[in-house]
Amino acid sequence: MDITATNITLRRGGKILCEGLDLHASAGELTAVIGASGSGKTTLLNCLALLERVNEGQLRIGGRDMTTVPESARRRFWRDSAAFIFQDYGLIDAETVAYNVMMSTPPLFRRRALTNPAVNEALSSVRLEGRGGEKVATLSGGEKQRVGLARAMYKNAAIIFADEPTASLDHENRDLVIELLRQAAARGATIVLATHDDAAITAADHRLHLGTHPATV
Ligand SMILES: Nc1ncnc2c1ncn2[C@@H]1O[C@H](COP(=O)(O)OP(=O)(O)OP(=O)(O)O)[C@@H](O)[C@H]1O
Repeated sequence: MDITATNITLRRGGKILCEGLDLHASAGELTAVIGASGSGKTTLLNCLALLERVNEGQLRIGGRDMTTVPESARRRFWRDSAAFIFQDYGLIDAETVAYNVMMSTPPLFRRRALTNPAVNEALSSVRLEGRGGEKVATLSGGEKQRVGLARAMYKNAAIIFADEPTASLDHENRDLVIELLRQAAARGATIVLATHDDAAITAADHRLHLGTHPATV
């Protein structure tokens, strides 16, 4: 499911973050949004994920104009197609790791999360096997980050947005996260990540630099 943003302007807090920005993120590829702190990486990712609106320009996802969509279409996009690995993890601290991995499944089913083979497979993939019963509040930042990735892997989403997905990780786990995102791309997912991390930037198929507009990829 390709994402095409055309002639995008983003203004926030009295600042112009970008003007005339074009981006094309293709299925099967990893696109990295890079730039200094405060350049607008998170804002752009949020807009591509329909969590915020662009000020000007057009956004097409899967060939469909999604620039201004009704709430129902936005919800459908999230239910069926998208996963987001948030910079601040976006997990429910009071719930278990397994419950959090299953967030894309209706609440009733999450109670059986611990015995769900797909949940355990997702946790193994991020080296958190056997940790499904622990409360998220007790995990380290790097472990929470990997739970966020496990949630995206479990959902098998067509589009994965990842905001600084390697920020809290040691080198070994950083390489693991990059490898898993690459594997998701190889399965046909569209991956868009905001990152400062040289290894993630190198692993990307395309790079979009913010802060030097007009910017294109
Ligand atoms: N809703 C908002 N209201 C006011 N200012 C905002 C809003 N959203 C973003 N900004 C500002 O826009 C700028 C870009 O923020 P953003 O979080 O997108 O940057 P970033 O490149 O992701 O930064 P970092 O690398 O530090 O996470 C910041 O100066 C931020 O304060």
